[in-house]
Amino acid sequence: MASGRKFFVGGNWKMNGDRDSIGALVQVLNDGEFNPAETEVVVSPPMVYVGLVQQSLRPEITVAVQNCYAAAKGAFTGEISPQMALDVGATWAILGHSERRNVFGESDELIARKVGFALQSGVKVIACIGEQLEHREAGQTAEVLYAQMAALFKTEPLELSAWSNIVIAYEPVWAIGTGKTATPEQAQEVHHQLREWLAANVSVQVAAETRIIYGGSVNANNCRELAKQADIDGFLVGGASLKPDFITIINAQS
Ligand SMILES: O=C[C@H](O)COP(=O)(O)O
Repeated sequence: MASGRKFFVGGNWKMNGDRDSIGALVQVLNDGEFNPAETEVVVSPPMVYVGLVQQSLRPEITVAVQNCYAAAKGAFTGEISPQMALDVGATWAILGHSERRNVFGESDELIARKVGFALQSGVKVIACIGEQLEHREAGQTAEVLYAQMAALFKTEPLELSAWSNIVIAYEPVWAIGTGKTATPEQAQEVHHQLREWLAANVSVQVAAETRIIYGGSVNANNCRELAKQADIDGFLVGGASLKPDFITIINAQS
């Protein structure tokens, strides 16, 4: 990547960890070397640990929630709001992750409302999209991703300025947690198509400036080749973000 877009690495801890292991992970992050001027790093603990992590983590690394609802407060048992995320120090939210879509049945429409509301509330968004294996095998990858992009930003049309607070995470579902990474060429092809979609449907400037990151079995061994691709601006990392390998991934482009 050599585009002027700041490299972005997110660690999605999913539903993993306890006070001890999370304390140890924070220590690894606090001791790890990276250049915050070159790379933006965001980690996303399970919600109950967000405050703890935010308080103990070095300030160069920011914190994301893994989900937040499209309302500030109210009778929504089990949910949290963007306002609550901000209140405990989380400034980003991961929305539309494939596990939210496929395990919890979140629709494009619900995800779009959440994205719109989070942005309006001042929470930045890592918006996730990705095709299933059957779509890829049927040659429908671009079509599926374009439909997800259109749906994400249809319900709550965004001001152009809102785009500076969005990172798009392309995560092919077949590559998540499977050890099967997209090849650098496969990922680059899709990232380029997504940038073209942004140019055609939002603006050329937004296409040039928006970070599009890759997720799906990224690890310390494959991150450098992926990071060399022109349209890959970073990663959303699951399993490897729970290990010291995450520091290597943060430094993938340096
Ligand atoms: O949000 C992260 C992705 O789901 C990737 O997870 P993974 O790195 O364990 O494949």
